[in-house]
Amino acid sequence: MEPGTLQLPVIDMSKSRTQRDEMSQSLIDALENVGFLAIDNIEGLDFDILLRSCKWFFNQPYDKKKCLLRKQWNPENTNMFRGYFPVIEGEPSRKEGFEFGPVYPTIDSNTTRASWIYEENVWPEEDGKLPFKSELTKAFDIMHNTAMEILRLTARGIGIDENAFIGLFDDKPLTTFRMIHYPTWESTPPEVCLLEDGKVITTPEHTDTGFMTLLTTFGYSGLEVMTADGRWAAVAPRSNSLVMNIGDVFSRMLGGRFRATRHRVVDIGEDRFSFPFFLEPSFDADIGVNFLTKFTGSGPKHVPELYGPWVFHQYKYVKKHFEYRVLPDV
Ligand SMILES: O=C(O)CCC(=O)C(=O)O
Ligand SMILES: [Fe+2]
Repeated sequence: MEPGTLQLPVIDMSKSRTQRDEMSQSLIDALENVGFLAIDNIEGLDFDILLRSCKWFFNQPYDKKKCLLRKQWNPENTNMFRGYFPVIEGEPSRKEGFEFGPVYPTIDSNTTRASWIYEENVWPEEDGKLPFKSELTKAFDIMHNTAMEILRLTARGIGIDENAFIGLFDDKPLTTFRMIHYPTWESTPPEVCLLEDGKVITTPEHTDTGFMTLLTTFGYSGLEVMTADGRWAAVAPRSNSLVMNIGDVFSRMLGGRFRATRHRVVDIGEDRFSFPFFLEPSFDADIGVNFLTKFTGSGPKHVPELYGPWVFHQYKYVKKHFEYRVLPDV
C-alpha cells in the first residue's frame, strides 16, 4: 500500500441486531480517533442505481439541467435552495450538483421566515431509461434509517439512552441528499486549485457543517482526510460501502468528544461522481444542548441556539461555500 493511504475502520450493519455492543464500541473508537469510518452491508441500498442516476443526470443536455438551476443562476426558476448548481469556473470547489431533501406537507408559521429552506424539490423530466425520482427517494429513506440506527448505536456506545440523538430528527430535518459530478479539466487548472505537492484540488479542505454525513464514493479515489497528526491521508476506496463522518454540530453537541475531521477531494484525472447524504437537524432544533450534560447531569451548561440561523450563517459567512454564498440571509 502506498504511504499515506488510510483503511477506514469498518462497521458491518448486518450485525446491528446480533452484535450491538461490539458495533457500538467500534463506532465510538472510530469517532473519537479517525472521525471517519466505512459502513458495509446497508440493506436495500443499490449503489449501482445511484451511480447510474448520477451519470444519467449529469449527462443531460445543459438546457434540461438549466430548468432545475437555482433561481440565482436562472431567474426563470423559483427554487432557491434545492435543485441544480453548476460548475463555477475559477472556484477551487469545482463541481456540479443536484440536491433534494425530504418533503413536508405542512410548514408551520415559525419557519415561514425561511420557507425557501423547506421548498419543494424539483426533479428532471425522465426518459423511461431510469426511474430517477423513485429510486433516489427510496435511497433517501434508506440513508435516513441507516443514519438513525448508527445514531442509536453511537448513543449506546457512550452509555446514554439509545434514542438520545434521534429526537433531533423527528420534526422536519433539513437533511440534503446531493449528487456531485467533478468534471475533468479541459484546460490547465488555475493557481487557486493547485496544492503545494502539485495535486489539483476539487473540494478544498473543510469539515462538514451538519450533524453526520453518509457519503457514497462508488469506489472512486480522491477523498483525503487529515489524520490526528495533521497529515493528509488518501481514503482507500471501498466498493458497496458508505463513508461516514460527523459534522460540526454533532461534535459541538458532544463538547468535541467526537471529531469533525477535516477532509478534501483531489482531482483523479477522470470524471468523478459522489453522493453525500448530509443528515441535518430541523431548522428549529436547539443545538445549544450538550448531550452529555443532558443525560449525565454534568458538563457545559445549556445555551439555546437554533440550528437554522446558525447553519446558514456558517455556510454563507464562515465557510463561504460558493453554492451557499448566494443564498438570502436567514
Ligand atoms: O466528493 C466527495 O467524495 C466528498 C465531498 C465532500 O466532502 C462534501 O461534499 O462535503
Ligand atoms: Fe465534506
